[in-house]
Amino acid sequence: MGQRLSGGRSCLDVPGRLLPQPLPPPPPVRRKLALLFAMLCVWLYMFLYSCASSCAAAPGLLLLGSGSRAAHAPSTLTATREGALHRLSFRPPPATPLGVGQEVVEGAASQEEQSPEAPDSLSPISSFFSGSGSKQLPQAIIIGVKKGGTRALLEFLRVHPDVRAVGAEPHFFDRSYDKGLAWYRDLMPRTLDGQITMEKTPSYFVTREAPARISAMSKDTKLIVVVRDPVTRAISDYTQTLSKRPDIPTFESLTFRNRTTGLIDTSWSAIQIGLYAKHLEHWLLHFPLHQMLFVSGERLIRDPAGELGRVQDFLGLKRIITDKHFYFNKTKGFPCLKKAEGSSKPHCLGKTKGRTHPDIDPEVVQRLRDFYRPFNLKFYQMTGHDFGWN
Ligand SMILES: Nc1ncnc2c1ncn2[C@@H]1O[C@H](COP(=O)(O)OS(=O)(=O)O)[C@@H](OP(=O)(O)O)[C@H]1O
Repeated sequence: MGQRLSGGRSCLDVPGRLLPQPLPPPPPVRRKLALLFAMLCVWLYMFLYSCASSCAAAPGLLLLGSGSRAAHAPSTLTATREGALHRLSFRPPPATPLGVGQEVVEGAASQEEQSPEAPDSLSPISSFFSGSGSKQLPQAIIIGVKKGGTRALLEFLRVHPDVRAVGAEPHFFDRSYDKGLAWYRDLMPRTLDGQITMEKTPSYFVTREAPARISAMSKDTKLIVVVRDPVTRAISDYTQTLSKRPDIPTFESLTFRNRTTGLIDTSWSAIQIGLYAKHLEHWLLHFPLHQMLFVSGERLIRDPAGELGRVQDFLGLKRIITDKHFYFNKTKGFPCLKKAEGSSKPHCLGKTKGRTHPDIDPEVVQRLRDFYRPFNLKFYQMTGHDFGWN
């Protein structure tokens, strides 16, 4: 009684008394299985951990992972960044793209197609190791313009070690403002001291409420606008819609309200977005010009390192991204990265970027050039930069 059982008897032979027994050493197969199981658990943990942050930025997955916590966070929030208190206890009206009337085709605030470069491109392992730091509201935002080259700029900037950015477009200031700043911040990647948090949503530039809303978050927010010849921008916009809905009317017929009189349909978003001077007026009511940087979409293709140099200076970053980072991919017809962020492989943007445009009647193109000329000149005056579109 009370002493250990020896010989062939097991502890179960003693009713009511279960005595601790040293476990026999596991046979090699069981040991290996246990090791395999432990490794599987670690891998699963790392995978779920990284998914919790990267899935939050993916629209449609917002109710999973960390995004769900934010979605249920109270809409009244105290944001700590730069000591600013933001109280958002109201339900704002839906945001309106500036002056965009009845949409014949895809609207101004349409979402970028989710090409492979759009989601947070960190691998599970690298997100696991970047789990330190904290989520901050963005200090810099690429606010436009749609089809200007915004994805290329963000992907190039992400190569910089001091830039962390959301992959997908958050559309917070136009579509999800009522979710509150806590929700928005939760979409952001973690940053360490000295790193800049960024996002890009090109529809902000044409959203009436966006300037005031961004200024309410922080009036120090740096704004980047990638602009492109409004005529090619319109054709690019149309090409994107055509790729999804091949049955839409021709570009030529959508351009005119009345083809005989040559009256341009400025309510068509593809045309409306290109009135840069008009949109800029709204931003200048809330932000000084020096807080905005205008990147040439054309130069971003011709000389990406040159344009990235300007952007790094504007953001107060060391010029780390140089021409050593790029090569021209002849098949793609565009500059690509020699190494993408978190990878050692060359990386071009996906096939939704750099599409072949349909041939447009040259007379219509000329009519559009004439139409945009005064607006372009006004835009050059306002920004102090001649983009050479005429
Ligand atoms: N390096 C590189 N690779 C591929 N594409 C490039 C690049 N730099 C700029 N561009 C131009 O970017 C245009 C798409 O612009 P956005 O990324 O702003 O489009 S979107 O609004 O986010 O849908 C896209 O327009 P399209 O050529 O009409 O497809 C490209 O011309």
